[in-house]
Amino acid sequence: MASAAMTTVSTGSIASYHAQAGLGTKSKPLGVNFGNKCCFKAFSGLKAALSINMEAETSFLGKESTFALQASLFPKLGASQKITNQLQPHAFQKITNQLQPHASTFKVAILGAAGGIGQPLALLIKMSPLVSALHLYDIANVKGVAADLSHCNTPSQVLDFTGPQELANCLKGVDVVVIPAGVPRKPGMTRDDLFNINANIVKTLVQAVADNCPDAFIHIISNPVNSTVPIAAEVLKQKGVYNPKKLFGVTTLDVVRANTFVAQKKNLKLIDVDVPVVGGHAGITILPLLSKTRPSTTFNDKEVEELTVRIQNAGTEVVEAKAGAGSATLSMAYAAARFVESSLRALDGDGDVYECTFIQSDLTELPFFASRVKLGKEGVEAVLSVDFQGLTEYEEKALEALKPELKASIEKGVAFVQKHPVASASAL
Ligand SMILES: NC(=O)c1ccc[n+]([C@@H]2O[C@H](COP(=O)([O-])OP(=O)(O)OC[C@H]3O[C@@H](n4cnc5c(N)ncnc54)[C@H](O)[C@@H]3O)[C@@H](O)[C@H]2O)c1
Ligand SMILES: O=C(O)C[C@H](O)C(=O)O
Repeated sequence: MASAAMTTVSTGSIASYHAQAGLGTKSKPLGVNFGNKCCFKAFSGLKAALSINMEAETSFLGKESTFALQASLFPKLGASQKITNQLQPHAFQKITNQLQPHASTFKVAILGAAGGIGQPLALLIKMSPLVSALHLYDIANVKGVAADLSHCNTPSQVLDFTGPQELANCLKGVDVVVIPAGVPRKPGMTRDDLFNINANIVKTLVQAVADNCPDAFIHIISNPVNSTVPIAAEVLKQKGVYNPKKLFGVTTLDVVRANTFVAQKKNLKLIDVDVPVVGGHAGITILPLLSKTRPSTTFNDKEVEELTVRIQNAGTEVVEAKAGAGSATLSMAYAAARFVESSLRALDGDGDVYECTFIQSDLTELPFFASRVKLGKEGVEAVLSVDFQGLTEYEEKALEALKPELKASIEKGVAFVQKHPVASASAL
């Protein structure tokens, strides 16, 4: 069994974290200056298209990821070489002709790939130059999704897998498994109302992950995340392959929402805004730490209250607007794709990857807690405690208030697997 030890980075090391990583507000200096545009030769493949120009500011990858990707796509560029938007096409062509596509690529599986989240998520992952194979699994309707997606002229190979008999093959050799399988909310429901159906779906799928790709990063999207992540942990423990550094509850959508709403409210440039969101992923357990917003921003009490409540209820806002047709799918796919891309960059050796995520944690007295972490090749490299220093009175109170609900949800997940234990691999 892998070691459960994880570093919680304290104030001392945070000083260097600030200096090196810029906490997500500034791209790290890679010595490659593309201005706002980035050019991914790997995406294009068309003779006529010298490159696909993407506004870094509108890319789901964000500025940091974009620059990191540029560096990995164009590794031969030295620190002194600058490519700017002023480059003449023929000059750029000359440079790109000498460059190779990225050397390390990864296999990603999506379980629940034919669903509302699964389909747009598959499309976004298909666009990543870091992916060589995309395995799409569902209990139905996944063949068509894969056929459709496979016509996109991006490098990864798309394979479809239908039903439990094909699940093992889907998972073999995979580096990252993303799980959005399960039922979504309808108006009037809480995420916990999904427990009875989704607990078993997650349990079954994670059993297969344990048997077929126990070293993969596991991204849990299925709700209630506050319980499904502890369920996954318990299954992996019972299978003897639990590595807490590689099991993640995807809470990226809370950060994406917080960044959007704060930028709108304070009239800030979207790409610059970064709000850590901690705790869990349901109602009051979602705690945006607005006092830690970057760039440093002041909020009056009314703004703090309004923004916090909006971020906590944003999922319900979408559920009500969809009026029975499901919950957030597009923004979730966008957020999940960002988390996948961050994981792949970490696996690829980028030493500068930070995300908020719900993980096993000793930051608080609760066994699982969402916070900002540093990702590396082996998963969570460090849990960052700096965001918890100097909280406002409002945040301190909200942090204490969320603990009983989060604790109960975690315990419910653990109890579920203890009551319905998994069969060990040797017993199968
Ligand atoms: N973590 C988050 O921030 C977040 C955000 C949005 C939605 N969600 C959750 O994600 C889940 C999926 O939402 P959706 O809108 O995509 O739902 P959906 O119903 O559109 O899609 C779910 C998919 O899962 C598949 N599925 C069901 N049982 C399965 C099984 N045993 N194995 C494999 N696939 C199976 C279904 O066939 C379907 O294609 C829900 O639980 C929802 O609450 C989480
Ligand atoms: O709200 C939901 O049920 C889905 C998801 O958790 C969300 O935050 O949008």
